[in-house]
Amino acid sequence: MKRDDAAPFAPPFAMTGGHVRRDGREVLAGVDLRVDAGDVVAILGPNGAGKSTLVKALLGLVPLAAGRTEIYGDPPARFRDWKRIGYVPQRLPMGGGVPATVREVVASGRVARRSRWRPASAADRAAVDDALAAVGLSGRARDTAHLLSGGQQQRVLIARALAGEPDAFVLDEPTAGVDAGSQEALAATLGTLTGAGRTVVLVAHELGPMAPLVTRTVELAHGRVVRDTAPLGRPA
Ligand SMILES: Nc1ncnc2c1ncn2[C@@H]1O[C@H](COP(=O)(O)OP(=O)(O)OP(=O)(O)O)[C@@H](O)[C@H]1O
Repeated sequence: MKRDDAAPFAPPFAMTGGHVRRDGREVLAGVDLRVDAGDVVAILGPNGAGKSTLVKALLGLVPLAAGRTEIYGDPPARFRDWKRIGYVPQRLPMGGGVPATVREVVASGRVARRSRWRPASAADRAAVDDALAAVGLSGRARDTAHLLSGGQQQRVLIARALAGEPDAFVLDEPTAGVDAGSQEALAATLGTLTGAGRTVVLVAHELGPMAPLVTRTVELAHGRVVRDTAPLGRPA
């Protein structure tokens, strides 16, 4: 059997009894969370509740002290199909001291899709163009990404995830510090993706214009899920 066929119906994310400790403190304290394909899940909760830690743990970016988590049926360390995942972190990471252009950062979202050592194909370039257009940054492609405003950098990160054409998006506070117009634009982009059946996990303080897209809210407090709700008529 081919490796890819091992768990064809495995959900995008499934955590069971997830614990994370940092500086001797329990930051996630036994989280069970299954995200099914097509879910649009908002992770809510006060500052320090563990929202960012939860999404990083779902992606294997922080290790679990106990419990287990799987991405499409594999533990993060064994998961290989990263082109299926688009992660939008809170901030643009400073890379290697080289000032990357907006286009270069967005194009890096294609890496998991490209064959190694191959130059960018026409499809790669078109995906980058489309992603830049979707976030309204086509005219800024040659600018240095780190010199843009916080809200524009956030849009660069969203475009990077879009360029990879993933099945599941994980967005960590994509609207923090973003003006109302950009929030509306992001909601419209997410609406297109969710309409096409993509899975979205979204960390947010306030949902704002994204609220109508959300199919489920998971509320965290002190590293625990304290509420997990779906709108009326939908099972949680
Ligand atoms: N690298 C780290 N080292 C030590 N403690 C950390 C680290 N990252 C997070 N923490 C702690 O873990 C707790 C949860 O942090 P986390 O960022 O996951 O919360 P959050 O709900 O996303 O908060 P916010 O809304 O402020 O982003 C906080 O008390 C935080 O101080």
